[in-house]
Amino acid sequence: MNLLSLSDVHVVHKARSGGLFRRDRVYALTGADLTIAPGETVGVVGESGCGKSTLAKVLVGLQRPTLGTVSFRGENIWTMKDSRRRSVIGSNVAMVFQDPSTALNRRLPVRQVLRDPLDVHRRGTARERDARVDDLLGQVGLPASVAELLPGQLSGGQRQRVAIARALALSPQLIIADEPTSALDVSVRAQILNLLLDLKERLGLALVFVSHDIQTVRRMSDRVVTMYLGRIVEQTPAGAVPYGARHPYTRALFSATPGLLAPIDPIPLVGPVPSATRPPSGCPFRTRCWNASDACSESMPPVTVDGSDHLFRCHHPVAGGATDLELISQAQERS
Ligand SMILES: Nc1ncnc2c1ncn2[C@@H]1O[C@H](COP(=O)(O)OP(=O)(O)OP(=O)(O)O)[C@@H](O)[C@H]1O
Repeated sequence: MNLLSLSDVHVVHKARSGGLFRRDRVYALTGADLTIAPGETVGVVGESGCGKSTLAKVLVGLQRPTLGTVSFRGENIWTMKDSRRRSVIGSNVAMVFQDPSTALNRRLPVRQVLRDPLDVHRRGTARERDARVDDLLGQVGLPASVAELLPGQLSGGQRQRVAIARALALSPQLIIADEPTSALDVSVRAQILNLLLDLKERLGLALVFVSHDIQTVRRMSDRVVTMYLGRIVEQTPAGAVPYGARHPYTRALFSATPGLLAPIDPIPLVGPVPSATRPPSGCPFRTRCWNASDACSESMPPVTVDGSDHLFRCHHPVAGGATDLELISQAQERS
């Protein structure tokens, strides 16, 4: 059975001040369907503002959907009593945030930071909780002496290790990591990614890994989810990245990733990403897509299943295995 599943999940926010009209709505997530199986790693990619963090917050129960269902092991978490949801999600799904400097309480020593979830969920005796803190520090490669330090006395990489240790405290089955290395020095990024991969293997965790860095996502993940303007437009098995992707937007995104494909120009797209307060009708990518037709403005395409693990939503998918040069010339012909 899946650990977590989203079915037709929508998140609509009131626009922050600065919206054109006071009643503007932001369509942060639209019609998201996603399943996370035990032990699998799912990467989430897309441009800034496409809804990656919103999806992550929905998965960890921090954001209640406006519409749709979020289920943990088949049970809708938003029809559970608040206390039960906090207990079920709190002990099975944990989040690692982008910036460990703001994610950790700077006034508490590391021991207390790590004891907090154990205290809240009443795990073991006081002595067992202290032993668990030492064990958690060991699991993330930190010496036991770090327990007596304040987060401000640690380097960025050490702080992120503490944040990961806190996420592990209750032995979750799933960790959601939202850009876990983007606030860190380049020199320690690889260490944190390797730590996550190592923990995942050792503890049999499922991992949702949100990142702008498509190269890293491909290396870390079993499946790569592409988002565009609040929609999940494709789920590509990592082994099929990049040339097996079928959605034109996924191919355009991959073509703009240095080092992922042969070193040629990105596939040219027309115009900017539309506003999330006024997404286009039908397929959200149609205003920039070289393959778009009238059908694309009339309806969001249904999901096409291409092999068991490969899903995409497009009326005019690109041919599997098409080269970038072919797609660039198709896009140039239409522009
Ligand atoms: N609380 C909120 N109120 C209003 N709008 C919001 C809120 N949270 C997110 N948004 C908007 O929802 C959309 C999706 O935001 P989200 O943070 O999920 O995107 P993202 O892909 O994670 O972006 P980034 O990569 O820049 O972090 C954006 O247009 C954003 O401005």
